[in-house]
Amino acid sequence: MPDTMIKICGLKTPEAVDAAVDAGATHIGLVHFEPSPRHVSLNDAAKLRRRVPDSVKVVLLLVNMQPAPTGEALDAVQPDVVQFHGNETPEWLALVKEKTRYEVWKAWGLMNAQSLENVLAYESKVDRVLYDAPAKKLPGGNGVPLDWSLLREYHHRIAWGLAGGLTPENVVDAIRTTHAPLVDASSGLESAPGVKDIDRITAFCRAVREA
Ligand SMILES: O=C(O)c1ccccc1N[C@@H]1O[C@H](COP(=O)(O)O)[C@@H](O)[C@H]1O
Repeated sequence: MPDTMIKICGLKTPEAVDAAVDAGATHIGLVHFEPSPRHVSLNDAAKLRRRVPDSVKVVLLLVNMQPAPTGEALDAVQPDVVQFHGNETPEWLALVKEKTRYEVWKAWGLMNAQSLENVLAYESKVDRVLYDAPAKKLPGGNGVPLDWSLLREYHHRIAWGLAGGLTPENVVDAIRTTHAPLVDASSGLESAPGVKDIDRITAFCRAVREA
């Protein structure tokens, strides 16, 4: 089985970005969503983006943004991937995929077996689905794991990844249960909301490699 890809999300400082890259992250995520404690301005996101070597992909996370500001954000940051983490429609994401050079990911709050079927509306319209726990106060970044058993024997028709409450302590179990090709962690690697803990980033990447 190929190595599990690792996305470390919600990075706000050069130190945290460097730590994720050094620890072996394949993707780093920048959140541009003002209500989030992990929000970065487009200017700061562009600066952080420039620190990242070509071997690591940069994911810009947006939530329910209108088309014009979406274009402005993508032009400013020039990520490799755009992760849509709101109620964006399949039609809108298909248009972004068709008209831009960016990889398009859709976060999906996974509630039950039916919602695994419902996400197929995005098949061929996005490059990857990221399963997260259903939205709470924020649409994501809530540190809540989803029910991994839903994914245990599932035959996936869309490339996918696992998010939601992943930590250095539970990620081995998550990978062994779901066989996720990509794992994504954010709030589980923090000492306070929005403050990444470098040791937890390193421990998370080490745990994924040992799974
Ligand atoms: O991190 C946030 O604040 C956030 C805000 C709005 C949408 C998504 C957000 N985070 C993403 O949610 C998943 C799961 O995060 P967690 O590990 O449970 O904290 C992940 O992709 C985050 O980047």
